[in-house]
Amino acid sequence: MIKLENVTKIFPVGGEPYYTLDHVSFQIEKQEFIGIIGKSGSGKTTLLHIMSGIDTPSVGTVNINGTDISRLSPRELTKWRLHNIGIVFQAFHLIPTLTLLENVILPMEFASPFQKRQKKERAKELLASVGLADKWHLFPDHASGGEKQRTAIARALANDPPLILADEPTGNLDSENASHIFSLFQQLAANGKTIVMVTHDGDLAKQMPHTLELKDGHVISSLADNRDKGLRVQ
Ligand SMILES: Nc1ncnc2c1ncn2[C@@H]1O[C@H](COP(=O)(O)OP(=O)(O)OP(=O)(O)O)[C@@H](O)[C@H]1O
Repeated sequence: MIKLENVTKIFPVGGEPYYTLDHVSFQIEKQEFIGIIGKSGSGKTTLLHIMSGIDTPSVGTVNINGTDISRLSPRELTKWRLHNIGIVFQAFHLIPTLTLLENVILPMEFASPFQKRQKKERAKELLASVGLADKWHLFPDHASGGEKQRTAIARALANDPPLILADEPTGNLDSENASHIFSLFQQLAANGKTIVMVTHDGDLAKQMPHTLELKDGHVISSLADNRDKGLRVQ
């Protein structure tokens, strides 16, 4: 489903090329739950941004569900992303002037053929599915960190993408909320979504079926048993 070949990202630092990612290649099958781990600065966020098309590789290709996203124009990429990827960020990135419900409706406004009423119903169902049935009218400033992240997950699911990319989704939460959010991702994986999650949290990483560790822009190891086909590192 996801195939990265020789993905390399070079930033010029002080006039010299700096390899944030250095020939990273791996393959993730559909419906897997993969953790990306590694020390600060190892390239995790850059990798996730390249997998989501937020950033482009300097060299290499990213193929997702048969589409080489490295070849899409910015306009094509935006359209493709709406239906194919849901993204969850550490800092939630909700729009403060919209209610939780309106935040979840927003991606459907750009992509979905549904009528206004259907979009509202779907957003309410999604919020209920993450435990926020009675909170949809709140504005983000009046929601807790855990509630904001639940909303961000509901928003990521709005257009029913097969792949969810999450960058430190528990990083701003206390351990109880982190554990609830992690359970939600586990449920999504059990229900057939492919999940790729960057995490610093060693306890969470141990609960993931597969992990890929980065060091200085290279894939160096995996914690769990990657021998089956879920994750193949070349
Ligand atoms: N736009 C940029 N220009 C120059 N260097 C950059 C740029 N973006 C990232 N880097 C560098 O690339 C390296 C990897 O950054 P990245 O954010 O991917 O790491 P990370 O593993 O996600 O770190 P953290 O866990 O702290 O979030 C870092 O050394 C960073 O300074």
